[in-house]
Amino acid sequence: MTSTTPLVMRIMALSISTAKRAGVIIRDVLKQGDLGIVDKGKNDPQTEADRSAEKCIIASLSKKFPTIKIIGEEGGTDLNVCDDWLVSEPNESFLQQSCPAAWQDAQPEDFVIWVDPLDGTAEYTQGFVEHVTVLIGVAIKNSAVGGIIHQPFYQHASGEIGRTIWGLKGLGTGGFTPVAPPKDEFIITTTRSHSNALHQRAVDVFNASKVLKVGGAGYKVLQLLEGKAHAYVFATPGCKKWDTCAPEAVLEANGGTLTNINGEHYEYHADVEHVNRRGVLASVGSDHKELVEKIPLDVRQAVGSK
Ligand SMILES: Nc1ncnc2c1ncn2[C@@H]1O[C@H](COP(=O)(O)O)[C@@H](O)[C@H]1OP(=O)(O)O
Ligand SMILES: [Mg+2]
Ligand SMILES: [Mg+2]
Ligand SMILES: [Mg+2]
Repeated sequence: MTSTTPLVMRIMALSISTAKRAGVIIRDVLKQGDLGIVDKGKNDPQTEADRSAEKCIIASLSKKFPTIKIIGEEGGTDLNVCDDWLVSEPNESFLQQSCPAAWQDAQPEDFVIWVDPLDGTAEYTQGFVEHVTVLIGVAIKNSAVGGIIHQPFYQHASGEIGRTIWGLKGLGTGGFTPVAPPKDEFIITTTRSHSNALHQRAVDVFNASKVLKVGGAGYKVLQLLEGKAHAYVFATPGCKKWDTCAPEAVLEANGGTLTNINGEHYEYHADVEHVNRRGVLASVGSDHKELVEKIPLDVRQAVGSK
């Protein structure tokens, strides 16, 4: 890495290494057994793994990039972490690639990094660990541009555990092999822990051949990228900018689309409302606008209206 390496490349490369380190923390907390669960609200648990992984990520990124705005789900500002949690080595193979021209000159003040140290906390506490991801999203001037989705419990055939997927708009994706979803089916992936009647109406209109109920925004987007589903439908408020920034960037770097339920992209500047009030609709290999229009207008208008 040279001093002329564009900032976005340096942020992505350190985020890849840091997400992996956070994944080790998440596995260690589970192994040690005491999850230290705190309820932040209805269906909104936090564990020692969420807290510790966030400290590791925010301390590591802010040490290297002190002037960049970083927003984490757990609101952590304690940067006094043990050396063992401070990651300073960027992922070298990511740095071998060329920076897309569009981001080459982005300045520190153009960035916001959105950190979800553990996406799928409810599933983590219930033993569905394959749904768990670490999400680091890189926004430039209001848009989700880059993202890391790390799966700490992914089992490789070789026995190795964990994998790290990245995406940068204009460059592409890495860490996995994209697969197109089957042409003769329409499979929806959706929440298993945050459903309600309105959300169910939005899912039902698609008359899907299969509805997969899994945890986490990161995991659902990976299902789209690996051809397991055609659309991710979440017609309720509840997920936040740190849930969607990384998944949106990775999905869109691979030709998919992630918007609210009305087909509009979310904004990711530092002062934006954290809640994704109008839900999530993500798709791959479909006409996204057609999917939006399938959802009755009264349902779309009701999502997030109060
Ligand atoms: N009502 C809610 N309150 C808090 N977090 C939510 C809510 N709905 C969704 N989320 C976040 O969005 C993710 C995806 O939602 P779902 O699994 O229901 O589709 C959840 O894992 C959770 O992230 P996190 O686990 O990081 O707190
Ligand atoms: Mg949470
Ligand atoms: Mg989350
Ligand atoms: Mg989380």
